[in-house]
Amino acid sequence: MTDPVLALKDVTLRLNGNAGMVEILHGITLDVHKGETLGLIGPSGSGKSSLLMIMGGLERASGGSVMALGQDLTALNEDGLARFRRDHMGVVFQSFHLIPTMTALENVATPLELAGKPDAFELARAELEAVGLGNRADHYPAQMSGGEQQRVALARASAPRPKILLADEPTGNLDGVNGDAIIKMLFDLRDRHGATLVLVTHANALAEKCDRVIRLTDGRVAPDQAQAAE
Ligand SMILES: Nc1ncnc2c1ncn2[C@@H]1O[C@H](COP(=O)(O)OP(=O)(O)OP(=O)(O)O)[C@@H](O)[C@H]1O
Repeated sequence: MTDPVLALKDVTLRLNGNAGMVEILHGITLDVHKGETLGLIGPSGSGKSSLLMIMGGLERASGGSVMALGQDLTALNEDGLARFRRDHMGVVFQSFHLIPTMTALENVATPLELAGKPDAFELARAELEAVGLGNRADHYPAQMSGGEQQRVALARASAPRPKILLADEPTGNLDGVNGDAIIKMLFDLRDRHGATLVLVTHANALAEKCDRVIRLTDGRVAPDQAQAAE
């Protein structure tokens, strides 16, 4: 088998909470291969978002190693991590993180411009149309519903055709029809561009489509799945 696109070994995460230091992730070992779609499921507070943030280099592991496309993320500084994400990753957060002073079109076009695409705005418009938001291109985030903002965030993350797409509850705020459109877009990214997807989800419709599903409980891969994770 080819080298994994993402390889986590004994990853721990400790954060300072109100009650002092808490260990959020306790030794996660997990490989994700090229073109694979991995679903992360588990109860609220089990560490799914934290794990996704570590995979995206947005949170630093307290211990263990995190390799992405052969690069040791723990060895990169903040600039290096930002460059790595720009060149290889799309990340969709639970809270979308759209830039409030930019329209939907500008939000989606920005990473394309940063990637040096001369036709950034045309590509961005096509991507917004793909998520059913062609008619909202000139709207600002505050003028859009939660589900619409979520679709803009997904369009922005997928427009540069990243090798890795990490998404936290990508269908979380959407009804059936819009959720199906997002699922189609995510899987097109895999089928047509070979992207590797890691999706945190509570939605059965999405989890069922994943090649593999890993369940977290209390910051650990559930014991019956630990073998499958490697
Ligand atoms: N910055 C932080 N400081 C301290 N504790 C944190 C911090 N961020 C998250 N936690 C704790 O880490 C645990 C895991 O949180 P995380 O958001 O990863 O869970 P989750 O499985 O994604 O939950 P949900 O499904 O509710 O989004 C929770 O107990 C949470 O309270």
